[in-house]
Order: sequence, then structure tokens, then C-alpha cells
Amino acid sequence: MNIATRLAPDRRLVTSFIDGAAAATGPGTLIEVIDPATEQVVGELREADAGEVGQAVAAARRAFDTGPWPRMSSDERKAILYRIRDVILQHRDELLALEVMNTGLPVASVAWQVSRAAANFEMFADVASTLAGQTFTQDPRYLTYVTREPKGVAALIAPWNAPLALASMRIATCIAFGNTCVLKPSEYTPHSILRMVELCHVAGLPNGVLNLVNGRGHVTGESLVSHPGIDMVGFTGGSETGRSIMAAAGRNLKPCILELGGKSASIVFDSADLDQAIDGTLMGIFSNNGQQCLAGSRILIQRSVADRYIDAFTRRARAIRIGNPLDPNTEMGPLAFRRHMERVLSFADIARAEGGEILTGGKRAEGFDAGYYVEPTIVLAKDNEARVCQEEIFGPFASLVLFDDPEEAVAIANASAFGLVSYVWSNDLAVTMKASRDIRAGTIWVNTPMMRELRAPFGGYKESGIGRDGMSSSADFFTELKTTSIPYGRIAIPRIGLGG
Ligand SMILES: NC(=O)C1=CN([C@@H]2O[C@H](COP(=O)(O)OP(=O)(O)OC[C@H]3O[C@@H](n4cnc5c(N)ncnc54)[C@H](O)[C@@H]3O)[C@@H](O)[C@H]2O)C=CC1
Ligand SMILES: O=C(O)/C=C/C=C(\O)C(=O)O
Repeated sequence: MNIATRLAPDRRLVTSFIDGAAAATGPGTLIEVIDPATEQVVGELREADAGEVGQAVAAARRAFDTGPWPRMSSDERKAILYRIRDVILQHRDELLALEVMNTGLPVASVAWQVSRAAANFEMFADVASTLAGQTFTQDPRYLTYVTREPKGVAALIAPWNAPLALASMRIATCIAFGNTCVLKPSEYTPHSILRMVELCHVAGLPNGVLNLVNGRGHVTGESLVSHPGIDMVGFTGGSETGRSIMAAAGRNLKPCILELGGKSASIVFDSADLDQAIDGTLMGIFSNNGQQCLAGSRILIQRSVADRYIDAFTRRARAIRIGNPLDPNTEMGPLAFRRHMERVLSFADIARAEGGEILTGGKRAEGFDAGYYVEPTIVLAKDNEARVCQEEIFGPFASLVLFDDPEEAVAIANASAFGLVSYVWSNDLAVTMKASRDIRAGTIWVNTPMMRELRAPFGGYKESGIGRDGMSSSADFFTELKTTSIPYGRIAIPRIGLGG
């Protein structure tokens, strides 16, 4: 199937979507959208300038100040969010095709991500509709109660590596609590997101609650996050970008929730079920074409099992089926865009220069006329100080480091600027318990590849982020707490100002 030819001419151009309608075609810069599997131009987006961003923020503000959404009962909002879930699932194939066309991710992994997008809306509808309040009676003459109110208008910035799953997470956590927002997806992956935004309106989301602006980060993104009319910023993406977004938001004293990069340690102890650890560490680094913040990109291996592990891991990596992302048998597709592919490949030269041994890969995959295909790459690093162990590469690039005992493994895992997740492979309970206690990361997965429990807090230590997504954590970020105290009857108030 060549989905490039399936986009109708009127679906090629992506514009802003403001107050429930596509923005009229204006003079904005046109930016080509390229299918990374074919390198063909499959559409363009018309970049929103500061003026158009202002219109989107104004629409979100109107919807917040005077629209029905923040004033609905949580059950009414829940009914609409459930309909969004249903409409997403009804349009699964269409969303899937657009997502594959924009990202180059294998169709099998995108299928899971469309389900995840639907689950995000369901999950946060449930969370918001079951929020419990608090009461206090320290002074028995009073009832003091705490209510949660929506915080306002959010700027939401989404990445390109799993656009539907991650943008929907930001949208759902924001609007479920009665807020309104302006979303800016990545300029590389606008088509699936535009369709999802349209579908949210088909499902009955009131106009102005979810507005969309498209464009590059330094143009549309910067205008949005520095706009004085927004009340908060939600961002998923790289740590450097997170730094500038937080600085821009900070100038207006706006809070941020940042889900950033990682260089997560996947630790293979000699007490592991080695076959399972090999399956899990392969998924950890090579799934989603290696483009995941939560990738297990630093694999630490206990020296006593290193030969066996490395031999099997390398053999299996070489056997990964690279190909057309629309083929259900494909295990790895192309990287998302040319500049990113070149950056990932540059780390092979860096690895060699710093004394690492490339066990496999380090070059473009052969046999393709077009597409940003890269071979699964494995480097045995000289040590954990190497740049390939310290910098987020964000591609199918595994950096291996050896260790002798559990204490050393934890020390290496922690010797990183990042702290998003860690994977622990061991059947020794004490080893797993100590590792999970001592590793400084937001999530520890023991004997399992990525497993997202959406209710639990998810986010990073250190440069991997600020704040957490999840039940109470999302509620804390996306609502204001209001304390009200009311006496049970007329109280005696000291009478001042009666003197003469
Ligand atoms: N989920 C994650 O953790 C992701 C991590 N990355 C990491 O970041 C590196 C750089 O990739 P990029 O494509 O440059 O990702 P990025 O983090 O710059 O892009 C993510 C989003 O931020 C927007 N953006 C960029 N600069 C902005 C600004 N100043 N203000 C507001 N919005 C802005 C982009 O347009 C996009 O929508 C990758 O190599 C990878 O290491 C990239 C994407 C996702
Ligand atoms: O599951 C989440 O909420 C976040 C996942 C983040 C990534 O997979 C990513 O950014 O790569």
C-alpha cells in the first residue's frame, strides 16, 4: 500500500484548527512534510505565526472563561471523553495510516499507540470524574473544604516520535479536568494529529477547548509558550528544548510539566533469566525504531554473563526485519527525518573515536532505494563516561557497558544526567529490591520491557523532566486547589474601629 497516494488533495495541507474549524488559508510559510520511508513530499503545513497563535490562545481563553466545558459536571465531560475514545477506535485504520506515513514507525507498533491514545482519554475521564475532595475541622466552629478547579489555558507541545500516543496524553490530562488548550505538534508529524483533533470535535468536544497550531519550534512553538495568555505549559520532547521552554514560561511565571529525554540503564545481572533479558533488552532499545525517551539505551551487563549475552543480543539485532513500515512483519522502519538519521549515524564515528567497539550496524541499512533506514547498532563502550553512554542518541543504538557486582551496576546506572526509567533483569529478589531502591529514576521495570500503568506517576528525575503524569499527579498539575472556610453559624468577630 502506498499511503502517499491515498491522501486526498484537500487533506495534504495542514493548517491551524481554531475554535472548532480549520483556519482560513493565509500567507504563512509552507513547510513540506516528508514520508521517511519514501522521502516523498506527502503534504505541507502552513506555519502559524504569532498572530495566529494569538487567535488560538484567545479562542481557548473564551472557551475557558465563558464556554460550557469548565462548567460541565465531571460526568458530562466524561461522556464526551468516552465518545472521543470510541471515535478514535472507529477511525483506527485511518489514524494508523497517517501516523505511519508521518513517522515511519512499523504499523504493528502504531496499532498499539492508537489504542493507547484512546485509553488516555478513557483513563483521564475516569480520574477526573472520581476526584475526591478534602475537608478539615481543626476549629470545630468551621467546616473547611478544599475544591479543585481547572487551572486555565494550557500550551501543549508534542513530539514526533509517538505523536498520537503522546499528544493525546497531554490533551487528555489537560482537558479532563476542565481546562482548555492550544496544541502544537511537531512540524514533522502533523497529519495524524490534525485528524485526531478533528475527531475530538466529531465526538462532541465544544469549540475552543482544543485548538491546534502548526509550525516549527522556534517560530510557532516559541510564540505559544511565551504567550502571556496561557496559564501553564505541558511539554514532551528533548531536554534541551525543555530547558528553553521552561525559561520562556518562567518569564511569565507559568508552571511547566516536562517529560524529557533519557539514557536509561537496562541492567542484566548474572541472576537474570538470560533468554528473557535478551528479549526484553532488544525491545527496550529497538522498538519504536529506537526513538523513545524511555528506551533502555545503556545496557549494563554483569561480566560473568557478558559473552553469552552479547553474542545472542548481537545475533538477534542483526536479524531484526527492517523494511516498509506498512508491512505487518516489519520490526524496524526508517528514522523520522534526514537530519535525525544523520545525527544518529554520527554517533558511530563518535563511538569509534572514543575507543568503542562497534559490534554491528553504525550505517544506513542496505537494499533500499529511499528512506532513512539505519541498521540496528550496538557499541561496546570503553566505559560509562563515553559520549555514547551519556548523550541521548534517540535511535536504534545500544551502548553496552560491563560491570562486576550489583553495587557497581547501580553506580553506573546513576552516573548520568538523566533519570527517566531503568530496567532490572534478575531473579534474585534482594538484587532487584536493592536496585529498585537505589537507582535514581522515576520508574523501575523489573523483568519486563516497558509497561505503562497510566494511573501511576510517570516522569523523570534529574534532566529527564519535571513533574509526573498519572492520577493524582496530573490532577495536581492541571488543577488549582481552593480552600474555603465557612462557620456553622454566626461567629463573634472582634470589633475594632469603634473607638472615638
Ligand atoms: N519524547 C522525547 O523524549 C523526545 C526526545 N527527543 C530528543 O530531542 C532531540 C532533538 O529532537 P527534536 O526534534 O529537536 O525535538 P524537540 O524536543 O525539539 O521537539 C519536540 C517539540 O518541541 C517543539 N519545539 C522545539 N523547540 C521549541 C521551542 N523553542 N519552543 C517551543 N517548542 C519547541 C518542536 O517543534 C516539537 O513540537 C532528539 O534527538 C531526542 O534526543 C525528541 C523528541 C521526543
Ligand atoms: O508513556 C508515556 O506517557 C510517555 C512515553 C514517552 C515516550 O515513549 C517517549 O517520549 O518516547
